[in-house]
Amino acid sequence: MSQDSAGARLWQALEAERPLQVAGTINAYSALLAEQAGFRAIYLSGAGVANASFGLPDLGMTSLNDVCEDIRRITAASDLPLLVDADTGFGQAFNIQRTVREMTRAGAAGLHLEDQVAAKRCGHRPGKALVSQEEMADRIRAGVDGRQDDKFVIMARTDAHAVEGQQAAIDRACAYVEAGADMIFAEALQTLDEYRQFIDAVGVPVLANITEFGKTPLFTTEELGDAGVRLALYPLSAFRAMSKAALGVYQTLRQEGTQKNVIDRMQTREELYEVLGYHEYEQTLDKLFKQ
Ligand SMILES: C[C@](O)(C(=O)O)[C@H](CC(=O)O)C(=O)O
Ligand SMILES: [Mg+2]
Repeated sequence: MSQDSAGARLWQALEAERPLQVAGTINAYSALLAEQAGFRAIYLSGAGVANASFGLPDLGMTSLNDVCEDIRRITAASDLPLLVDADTGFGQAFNIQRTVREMTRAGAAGLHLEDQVAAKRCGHRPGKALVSQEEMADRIRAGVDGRQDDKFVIMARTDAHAVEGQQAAIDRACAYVEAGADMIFAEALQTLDEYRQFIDAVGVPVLANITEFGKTPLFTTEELGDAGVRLALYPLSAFRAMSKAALGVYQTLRQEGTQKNVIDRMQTREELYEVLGYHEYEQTLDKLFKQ
């Protein structure tokens, strides 16, 4: 593994690919799969922690520790730099500093903080409410001040486009950059031109959240790259697919009393072992316990 910090590795990944595709990985095994598919950076979604680890909706019900546990598991399994959804930061200024430090210690490469009120909602749902621009700028300042590795990425997410409109969202993003944000997460935009306007105004890398069944069209990397977007995020794509596949297998087992008709949808034992490096572990065992 490289000696560079996780944050430094995220900045390197950003240089290596335009836009940098960031794959949502709900757990350690998913991170290994994303690595196998060639991703250079991965993401721990707040919705992913709530939905997949706790069976809860994405409504600000999980804690800092809940997220850190998933960060630790993922970063123990994969060296890919991990960007983490820190929601609204889990409290006020000192809590946000703890969030930055604890997530760094858990192995994260960076996090994003959003300008919603603590009783947050999914960025692509109605009914969002925001804190003032000043309060969010304070959140960013607190996070930046609490950071011990200046390569650790502090990204500001603004949910304002859907609530206050495009210009207010851009003004907020500029204020967050002024407060020290390294990158901007422009949530729930609807056109490439809207991304261009953000990019022209903020002067730091901008992330596009290409989440399915939301407000943002499924723009391709080519379209996003041409517009100047630097990071393309797919927070829950694999989770949605694995959930549908799993439900199909459970239903088939119940209805047909056998898995024979869905076996071709399954990863084989050999494929699983390949992802895990199982045979190397076994060889180590054989070496350690020679008779
Ligand atoms: C990116 C996001 O914050 C997440 O938690 O993954 C969600 C994604 C989603 O609900 O599709 C969001 O955009 O709010
Ligand atoms: Mg989220």
